[in-house]
Amino acid sequence: MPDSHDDLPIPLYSAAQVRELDARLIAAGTPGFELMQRAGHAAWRALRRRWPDAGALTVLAGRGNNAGDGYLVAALAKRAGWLARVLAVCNPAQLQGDAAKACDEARQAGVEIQPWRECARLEGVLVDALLGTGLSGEVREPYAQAIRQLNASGLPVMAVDIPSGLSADTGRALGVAVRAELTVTFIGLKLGLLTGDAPDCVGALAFADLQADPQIVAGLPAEAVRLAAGNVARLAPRPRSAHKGRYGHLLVVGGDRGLGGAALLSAESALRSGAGLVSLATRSEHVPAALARRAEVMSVGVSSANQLLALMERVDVLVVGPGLGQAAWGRSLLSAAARGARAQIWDADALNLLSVGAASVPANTVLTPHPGEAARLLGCDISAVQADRPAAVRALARKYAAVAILKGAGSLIADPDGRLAVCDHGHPAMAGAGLGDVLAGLVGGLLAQGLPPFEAACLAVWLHARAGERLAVQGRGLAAGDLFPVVRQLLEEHAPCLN
Ligand SMILES: NC(=O)C1=CN([C@@H]2O[C@H](COP(=O)(O)OP(=O)(O)OC[C@H]3O[C@@H](n4cnc5c(N)ncnc54)[C@H](O)[C@@H]3O)[C@@H](O)[C@H]2O)[C@@H](O)CC1
Ligand SMILES: Nc1ncnc2c1ncn2[C@@H]1O[C@H](COP(=O)(O)OP(=O)(O)O)[C@@H](O)[C@H]1O
Ligand SMILES: [K+]
Repeated sequence: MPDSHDDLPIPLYSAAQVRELDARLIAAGTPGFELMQRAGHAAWRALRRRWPDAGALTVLAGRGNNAGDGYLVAALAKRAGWLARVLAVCNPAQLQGDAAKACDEARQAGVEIQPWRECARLEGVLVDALLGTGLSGEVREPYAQAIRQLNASGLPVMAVDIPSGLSADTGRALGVAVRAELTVTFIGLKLGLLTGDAPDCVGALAFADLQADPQIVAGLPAEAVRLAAGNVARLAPRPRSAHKGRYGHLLVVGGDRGLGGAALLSAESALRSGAGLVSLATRSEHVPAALARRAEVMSVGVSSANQLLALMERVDVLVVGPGLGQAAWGRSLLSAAARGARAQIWDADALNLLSVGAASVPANTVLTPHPGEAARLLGCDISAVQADRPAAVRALARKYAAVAILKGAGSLIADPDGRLAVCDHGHPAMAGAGLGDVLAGLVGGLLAQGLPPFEAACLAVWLHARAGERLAVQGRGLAAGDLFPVVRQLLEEHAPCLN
């Protein structure tokens, strides 16, 4: 997703919260129809900015206030001399309240309003005003068919407020959802615009506050926050007298036979994020290769839990799991690690072993599952995790009393205290092996330098995703290790080492 998301607001709301915001604004003196007119104007401005020469639009309208916004866009377009048609999925005679008023306004402007049919002709820019935040349950017919027709048309689509069919709470397509090129959303940014199926449906995202009183908006606590440069933690600058002992000693535990690279990627990632000292406890046979690749990492062969316990005496932070395997070697190292009163990151096979009850999670741990690992931890299907990613990551944080990162497009970070953050950066070029190992090492490196678990997790996810985006301009074939210099550069841009 593009860097331009940086001009979007930080607080993220559920559908119920946005409804509450609407109600508070109306109660404070702005009539609902006035808000709808502002929404119509904002959507029309955004449409014209993106497709200035289109000259024609077709609005697909439903029956709620989202349809009302759409009727007003049609009226504005018609008055500006465009060809403007509305295809009404719901008989306009059944519209009520503000939506009915908006429909009248479109009629008065001379907009052609026709009932939608499966064979209806679509032309110009398509405006999706079928379903908004009032969506409940799976999309029903004939809405589902209208959405499929819209998606198959090959024409540019602008979604009003939210792509129809997408849940504003979870980002899940409820059966089917519009795939828009542009979404203009109003009053409050919805959490469901940033995770789940949203990255494939929302397109470019624009926000219009509809001149809502900022005090009224700020009076409603948000469901989550969007990670941005302004709200992720910063590492403090280093004094000139700095020495490595102040920036933590991190130990990576992993790399069973055939899996040595994962642990090394995590170790290198921690080193490159500025950890003072980095050690690696791995299979003896991986030590020569590890030393050859990164002489700075203190790589040690371990074959028993006691050897690991001895190493743990000297370290502050553990990253456990990359390439750990699930055999006896990995199991015994994980249970030794779990006994250490150290801040820890549990990734990959540490999570798989956790899901079968092979160990319990110590205090101050960050769990970094992808959806498959999350499903095993929660004892459900991957589809259930993806159906409600915010609920899944919150459930993990609660279940294990640990900070949890649910990876994948629209990564989420939950703290057991209730905080929830979403990262809308990242790129599909990051869908490749080893990217998760780099993330685990990065969280560890930031923890080692003194950030608390939730703050370290948020900063790491944000840096990792931004780095992936920067590298993805070169397309596919991103190697996980390519991230190191870019993460380093981004970290320096965000929080310079020297004042
Ligand atoms: N004052 C306000 O409340 C404002 C609302 N605005 C717009 O209003 C929208 C919310 O309006 P509404 O609450 O009327 O909700 P919608 O416009 O989403 O419409 C809800 C209606 O859609 C139908 N529906 C719901 N779930 C369905 C399903 N699964 N399958 C098929 N049909 C389904 C039902 O008839 C339901 O009554 C926002 O998204 C935004 O576009 C804007 O105009 C700004 C101001
Ligand atoms: N399509 C995508 N968009 C954004 N980020 C992605 C995407 N695909 C993968 N990533 C990120 O890349 C990392 C992959 O981690 P993971 O699946 O654990 O890989 P591995 O186990 O091979 O290291 C995660 O941080 C994930 O969020
Ligand atoms: K919509």
